[in-house]
Amino acid sequence: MWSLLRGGYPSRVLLQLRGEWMGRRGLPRSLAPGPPRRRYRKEVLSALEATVLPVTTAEIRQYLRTRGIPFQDGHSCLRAPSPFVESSQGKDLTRTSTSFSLFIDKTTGRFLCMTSLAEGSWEDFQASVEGRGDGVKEGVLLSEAPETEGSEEIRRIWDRAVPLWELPDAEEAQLARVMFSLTRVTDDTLKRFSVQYLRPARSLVFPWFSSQGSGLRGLKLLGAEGQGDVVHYVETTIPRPGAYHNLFGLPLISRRDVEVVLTSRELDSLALSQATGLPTLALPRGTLSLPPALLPYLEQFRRIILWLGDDLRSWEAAKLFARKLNPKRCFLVRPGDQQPRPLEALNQGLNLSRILRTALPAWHKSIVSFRQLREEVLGELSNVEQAAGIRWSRFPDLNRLLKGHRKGELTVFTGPTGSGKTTFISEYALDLCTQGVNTLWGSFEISNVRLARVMLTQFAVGRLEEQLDKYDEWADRFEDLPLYFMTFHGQQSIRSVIDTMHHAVYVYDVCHVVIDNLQFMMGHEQLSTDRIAAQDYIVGAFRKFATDSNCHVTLVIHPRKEDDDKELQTASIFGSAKASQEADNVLILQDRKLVTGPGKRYLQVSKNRFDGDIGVFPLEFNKSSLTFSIPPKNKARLKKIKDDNGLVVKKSSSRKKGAVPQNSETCSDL
Ligand SMILES: Nc1ncnc2c1ncn2[C@@H]1O[C@H](COP(=O)(O)OP(=O)(O)OP(=O)(O)O)[C@@H](O)[C@H]1O
Repeated sequence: MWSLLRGGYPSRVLLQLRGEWMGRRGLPRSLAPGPPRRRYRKEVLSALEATVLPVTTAEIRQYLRTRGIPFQDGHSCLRAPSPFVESSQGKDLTRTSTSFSLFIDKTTGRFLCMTSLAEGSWEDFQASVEGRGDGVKEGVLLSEAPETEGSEEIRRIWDRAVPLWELPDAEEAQLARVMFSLTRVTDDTLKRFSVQYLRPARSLVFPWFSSQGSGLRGLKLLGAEGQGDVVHYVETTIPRPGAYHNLFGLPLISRRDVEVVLTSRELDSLALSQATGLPTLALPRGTLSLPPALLPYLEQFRRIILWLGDDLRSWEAAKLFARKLNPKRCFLVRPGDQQPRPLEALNQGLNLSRILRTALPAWHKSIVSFRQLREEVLGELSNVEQAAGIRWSRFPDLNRLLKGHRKGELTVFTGPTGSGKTTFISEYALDLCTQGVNTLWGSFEISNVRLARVMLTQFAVGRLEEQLDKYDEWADRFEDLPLYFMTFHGQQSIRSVIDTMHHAVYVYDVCHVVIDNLQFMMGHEQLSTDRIAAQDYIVGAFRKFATDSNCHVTLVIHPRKEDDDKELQTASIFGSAKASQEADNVLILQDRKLVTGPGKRYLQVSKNRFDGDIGVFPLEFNKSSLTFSIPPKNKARLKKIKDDNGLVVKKSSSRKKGAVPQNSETCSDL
């Protein structure tokens, strides 16, 4: 069955696909570097349905004060004496202890004891302090967690891997160095970081050692595939990505280090360490996420420089991670010609220390001058394609109109009842998610199981009922997607939905939220004026969230009742004009008049704030894969519309059937 991710309240309404339901391999429970974690035993499972309000930093502080527990204010965590450690003073938390080994996340209240490795939610901590709960007393821990997933495999691979310089064949060693661009990285550097090479897989092996020296926790294998002149890297982790929380380089960090450089790849950390001698750590999932479970390990640093890569995506990720780490201590290396990623900088003979000195403070005052913005503007101008966002791989027409999927925007999506809105938006979001866009789904109408079934079918592009032997294979791959679901069903308050979204941004670095649909947050207002006011308020709340959290929100809204034979327009969206005014993009799934055959739909982009291109293109529904593919024959399928006066059906010479919008221009390059 679905397994729920634990944590403070909002995480209780979030779930991610997990091995128990989707595949054979269950994920281990441990979440951070170090030996297998022990979990604080509190009635975790029975409390799943409880609706506890999310905790704030002020509340955490207040609670600790009321209980007389001393604490220190850190960057992302509060530090306090741990109730899970026996000391000479016993377990009296009110006494000042030198070992403030308990880290409490300021945003979620989740705790980690660095000494005993106990961890749990804010409620677990309170229960421990108060000694309440069914006989569960403070300091009662679960016994050692089950063995790490694949520990045997980890050991086997590690035993077979050899240091690069010990390869018997010098030519092979040289080839490996060239493939991984390691020609300037010395044996000594590889030795310090314990990097090895697995000959049969032609992969580098990066170990994950526990921070307390109790052995090997996992591995990352990095393979290199040449594609023309470009080398494409393929990563495999054990345990799988959702549980691989290794800060590569941690064993080399001393307790006295106050500065660190964070990179998004192990190879970059090797280059940086060698060139600058500075402490450096590589994030386990690169620019994809910074799991809060790692924050306690970064608390000791007064200055963190993020040098994540050479593209706009890395820059966006750096800004996002800096928020979590506390922007006041963060400095960001801006991607640019003279500032490529660290390994490349080393290979180009650039001065890495000098590049680090150009790092910009992440902290902005609320008022900025153009001087502070000019570099950002230049970055966007010189990376026009990247600034346009992530491109869909399945919907090239959407790329031509919207140019891409950008953070911080609000997309409103509408279409007639039962026309396939959920089915389309599921594929549209899945497409982005497979490209590393961390996605949170709020499906209030259909259950998560049904939605995941639709998505999995779309992912496999075929009916899985008929190939159950392939189920595990697809499910395993699907499980690794950065995809999360809210467990809400039916009517919900906007407040709890937004709280959950904030939590997901913090914990999982979610950058796309899909809400299907807005009507489920409108309460039971009977009067239409109340309903319209409620909708306006909700749309405003989503707009604000998208902007403040730099997260894209796709909002499904039902249309108002229209004549069956009329096309929908922007004005057909239920409610006042607020939704279309606030939205950056308005998408309409059209059927009825434009339908020329069974299953055919059209997608109309009727608002595009990014560059104004609007238009319509056909979608063809494939019932077995539940996907909307684009008819390959229909060359001149995309029409750009110059205004939003609706669509006029007209025969076109290039298209035997279908609609040609008024004032349209055909994209000749199609
Ligand atoms: N183009 C299509 N042609 C035929 N069937 C379709 C098409 N698109 C979706 N369907 C099927 O129609 C059903 C309803 O689809 P879906 O739930 O996506 O519609 P919806 O617009 O979200 O509905 P609602 O208005 O109730 O929210 C599903 O069983 C889906 O597989």
